[in-house]
Amino acid sequence: MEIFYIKTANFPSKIPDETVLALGFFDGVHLGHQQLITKAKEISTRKKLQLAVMTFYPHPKEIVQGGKFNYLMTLEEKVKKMELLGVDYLYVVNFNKEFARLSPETFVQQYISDLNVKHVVAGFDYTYGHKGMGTMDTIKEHGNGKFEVTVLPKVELDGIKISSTHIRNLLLKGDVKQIKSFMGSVYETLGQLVVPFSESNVTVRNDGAYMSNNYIYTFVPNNHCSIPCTGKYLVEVQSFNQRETAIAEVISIGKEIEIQLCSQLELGYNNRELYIKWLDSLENEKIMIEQQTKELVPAR
Ligand SMILES: Cc1cc2nc3c(=O)[nH]c(=O)nc-3n(C[C@H](O)[C@H](O)[C@H](O)COP(=O)(O)O)c2cc1C
Ligand SMILES: Nc1ncnc2c1ncn2[C@@H]1O[C@H](COP(=O)(O)OP(=O)(O)OP(=O)(O)O)[C@@H](O)[C@H]1O
Repeated sequence: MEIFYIKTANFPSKIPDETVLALGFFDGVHLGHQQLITKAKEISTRKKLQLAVMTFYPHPKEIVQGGKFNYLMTLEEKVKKMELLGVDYLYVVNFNKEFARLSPETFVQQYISDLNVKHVVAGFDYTYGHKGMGTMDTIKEHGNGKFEVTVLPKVELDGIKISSTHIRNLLLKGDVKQIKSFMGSVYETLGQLVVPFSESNVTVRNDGAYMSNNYIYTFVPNNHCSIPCTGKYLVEVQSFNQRETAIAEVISIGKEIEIQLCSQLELGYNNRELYIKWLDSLENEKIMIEQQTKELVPAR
C-alpha cells in the first residue's frame, strides 16, 4: 500500500492509476467501515482499477469545534487495518481550517476528479465540503459525470447504526465486551508499561529491566486514544508474541491516565510498548462485593 500525505493543494506529483475511491474518516475501522471498503474492493477488482481510500487527519471535529478529540485508534493503526483490507493507495488529507472552507464542488473537483478517480464509494450519511454541505445526493452532480457513485446503505446491529460514535459511547459506559460485535475485534489500546518507582517495590534485574515485586504496573496509553471509563477490567496484555491475562484498573481519566495491572505479569520490562486488549468489565463483580460487604454490617 502506498500512502500519500496531502496538504491543501499539494497533490502527489505522480497521480496514481485510475481508482475506485472509498471516502470517510474511518476511526476504529469498525464493521460498517469494513463493509464499505470490501464493497469498494469488489468494484475495483471487477473494473480492474486500483483501490484507494481518502481519510483526513486530524478529525474534522478537532479543527471545527476545537479541543481534544478522543480517537479510537492512532493513524498508524488505521494504516495497518487499511493494508489488511487490500487498499492500494491511502490518501491522508491534512484537515485544517483552510481545507474546511472548501466548497463541496471544489473538493470534488480537486480531490476526487483530479486524482483520477473513476468510481466513488461512501456510506449513506457521508458529507463533504464547507459545513458538510455536500451529501451523497449531490456528489454525482458535483462530479460532472467523471465518476460513478455507489452508496452503502446503513449497516446496523440490533437496530443500532454501527458507528465510531456508538463505540465511543460504549467505552464511556465501560461496556467493553459489546464493542467486539461492532468492531469485529476486541477493543485495544497501544501504550507503554511503566514500573512505578518505589524502592521497596522494584527489583532491578541483571539485564537492567525493572521488575515490580507486587505486579503493579502503570500503563500510559498513547497520546489521544480513548480508554474505557474508570473501573476494573479483565484485559489481555500483548507485547510481541507474549500474552498475559490481567486485571486492569482505570483509576482516573484525566491528563495523566494510569492503569494498574495487578496480575502476575512476566512482561516486566520498563517502558515497554504493548497493547492492552479490553475483554470485559469487572464492575458487576465489584457491585457484588460491595453488596456482600453491606450485608455484613450488623443492623443497629
Ligand atoms: C472539503 C471539506 C470541508 C469540510 N468542512 C467541514 C466544516 O466546515 N464543518 C464540519 O463540521 N465538517 C466539515 N467537513 C467534514 C465532513 O462533514 C465529514 O465529517 C468528513 O468528510 C468525514 O466524513 P465522515 O464523518 O462521514 O467519515 C469537511 C469535509 C471536507 C471534505
Ligand atoms: N453503519 C454504517 N453503514 C453504512 N455506512 C457507514 C456506516 N458507518 C460508516 N459508514 C460510512 O463509512 C465512511 C466513514 O464513516 P465515518 O468515519 O463517519 O464513520 P462513523 O462510524 O459514522 O463515524 P462517527 O460516528 O464519528 O460519525 C463514510 O462513508 C460513512 O458514510
